[in-house]
Amino acid sequence: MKVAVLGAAGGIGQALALLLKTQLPAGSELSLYDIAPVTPGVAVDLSHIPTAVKIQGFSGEDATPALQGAEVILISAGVARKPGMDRADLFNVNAGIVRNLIEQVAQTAPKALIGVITNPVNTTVAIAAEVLKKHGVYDKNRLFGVTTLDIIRANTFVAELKGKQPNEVEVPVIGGHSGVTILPLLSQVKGVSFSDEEVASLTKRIQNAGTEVVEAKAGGGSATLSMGQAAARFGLSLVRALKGEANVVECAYVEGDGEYARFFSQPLLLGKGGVVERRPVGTLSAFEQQALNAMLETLKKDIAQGEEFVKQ
Ligand SMILES: NC(=O)c1ccc[n+]([C@@H]2O[C@H](COP(=O)([O-])OP(=O)(O)OC[C@H]3O[C@@H](n4cnc5c(N)ncnc54)[C@H](O)[C@@H]3O)[C@@H](O)[C@H]2O)c1
Ligand SMILES: O=C(O)C[C@H](O)C(=O)O
Repeated sequence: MKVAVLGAAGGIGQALALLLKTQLPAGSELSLYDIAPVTPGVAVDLSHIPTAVKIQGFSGEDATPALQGAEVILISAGVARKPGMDRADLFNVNAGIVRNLIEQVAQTAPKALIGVITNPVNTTVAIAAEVLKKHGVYDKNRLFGVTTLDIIRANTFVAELKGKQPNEVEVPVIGGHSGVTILPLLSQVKGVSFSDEEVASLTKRIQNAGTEVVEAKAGGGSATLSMGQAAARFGLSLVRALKGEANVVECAYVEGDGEYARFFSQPLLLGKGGVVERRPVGTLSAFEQQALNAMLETLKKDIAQGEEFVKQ
């Protein structure tokens, strides 16, 4: 099993590469790519960790050597937010980066499962889908926007508030990955209940948690370490599903039946071909239903921006 990380020299990329080097199953290959010349050195550094995971690093304009034979590709290449910026402000730079990398994926590893981390995820996933379509290799079961950070944050915050062990809590988070489009389904968390005030403040904190990190880092970037953990969790779930493990379920942002928007994050059963089943979002509270209705205009606009970008 070969896993490629694109953007591997960055804050997320290096954390993710470390976690994959130590957690991928024995016999896996890990391929690191970044435009930055340090990338082969990152691979050499990680290669000294004694695990049975072979690692190689590539840099420069051409990602294809890293993509040859990759079955899982995780993309975090691109710029990150600074205080005062919105994720949408990253579009001008990151749209082109994602388009260029996905073109190379389409040509070199068209059957891979692709996880897009690069922001704005609501839009970059639409760009990736349209580029793959142009190349005649789009499979909506194989392309994911990685929203796992919203889930692990929600688990942490709920566990803190309710005195639970974080690993006992699993909060489904649906919608997209920015502001009001992030919707934690607190009414579905087993074994805990919340007051209306708690639901309102927790929801807001989960929606703004990215900004909380951006402001705390004071111009030094956005979430990298927690995102490395989240991307490792998601990437390892893809690997387990590809290897035939049953009942691997993750929320991620994928093209679905369009009930809410063309792309929507919801619980997914994963298997050898990627998404095996899109699970329903379940019964929502009145608060959640209202928040879902209210996010759709923003989400659809974000998606349309990505679609238009590729058409131009
Ligand atoms: N999906 C999420 O939940 C989530 C969470 C955190 C951050 N992000 C996003 O992930 C992205 C990366 O964040 P980061 O903190 O790792 O940033 P970073 O600046 O630390 O790293 C980005 C890396 O991308 C590389 N890069 C830039 N252009 C490239 C290209 N054309 N080809 C290959 N590599 C290229 C850079 O050299 C750098 O090493 C940002 O867009 C950020 O907003 C998403
Ligand atoms: O907030 C950001 O810009 C990065 C990321 O999307 C996050 O949620 O931390």
